Amino acid sequence: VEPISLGLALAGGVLTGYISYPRLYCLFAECCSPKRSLSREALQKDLDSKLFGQHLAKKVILNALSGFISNPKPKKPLTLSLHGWTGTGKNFVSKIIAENIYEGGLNSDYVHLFVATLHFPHISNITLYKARDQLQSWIRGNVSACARSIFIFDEMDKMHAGLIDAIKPYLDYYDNLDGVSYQKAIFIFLSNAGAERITDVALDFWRSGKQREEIKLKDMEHALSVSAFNNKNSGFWHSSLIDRNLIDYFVPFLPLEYKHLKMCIRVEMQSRGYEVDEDIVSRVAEEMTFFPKEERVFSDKGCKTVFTKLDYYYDD
Ligand SMILES: Nc1ncnc2c1ncn2[C@@H]1O[C@H](COP(=O)(O)OP(=O)(O)OP(=O)(O)O)[C@@H](O)[C@H]1O
Repeated sequence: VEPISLGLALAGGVLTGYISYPRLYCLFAECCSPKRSLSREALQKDLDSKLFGQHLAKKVILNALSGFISNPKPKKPLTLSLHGWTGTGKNFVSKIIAENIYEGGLNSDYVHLFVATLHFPHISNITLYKARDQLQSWIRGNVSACARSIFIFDEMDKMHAGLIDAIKPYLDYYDNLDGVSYQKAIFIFLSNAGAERITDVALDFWRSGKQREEIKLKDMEHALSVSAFNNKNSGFWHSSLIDRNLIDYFVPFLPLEYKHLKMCIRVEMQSRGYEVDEDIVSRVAEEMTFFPKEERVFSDKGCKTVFTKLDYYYDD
């Protein structure tokens, strides 16, 4: 089923149920409550125990989310832009955020994932108008059903400029648009834009013998401001969202090192019900490729493919 029509159908169903029998309904199904809260401690615990090597992302996400959710009257929706190398945890952290707000996490009726290259792979001038319209009514329908809706836009750097333009009004400081208020919604944008610059900073720290944890947000400011968006793919994104200050937080994801891969492998072993075997952990981690070529500091694919490599050792 096409996600946009599915979203709208669900939105309608939820709305009816919610209005007709609010209390009873919420006993049996997940509910969208305007007072939807978030436990800062639980989120912190989750981030600390599950997300490896991302001290900057942890800090920004924790503060941004807990501040936003505890604000009864936000002036605009929360917009987080997550940047970094492949396999460093951007999708993973979006899942953690969703789970901390809605029990169903990514499967919740109030959490919506949009992947431009999947949902609208080929857009011509003729189909753009229709796609824009669909995207806008999808957002409107879902926020009408639940003010605290979460939208995750993956592969933002590959998204058609016309579609980015279409979501802009919803990210802005409007009390309402056509009777719907978007101020409690959460938009999370994921991309690899800026990954090279983030990596350069991390590599500089490594080369000068400093701890990765010493990297401060301000060290990343430049990486995430000008150069990150100075490539032709994300140029429009830059001018339309960033110049207009529609993004509240830029969240850098650092490239992962050998020791982080080992942490990912251990977690996967445990989740498959195996005892952690340090010999296998090291062998799987060593099979990964690292860059730069001479120093071999960062994993090419982050933690992304370690799991399939693990299959080889448990294929009985
Ligand atoms: N920093 C991390 N800490 C713990 N696990 C991680 C981390 N990064 C990645 N992983 C693991 O690797 C998997 C793949 O990572 P994820 O999909 O989040 O990468 P991504 O940054 O979104 O990559 P891409 O840019 O290619 O979409 C996750 O589901 C998670 O299991």
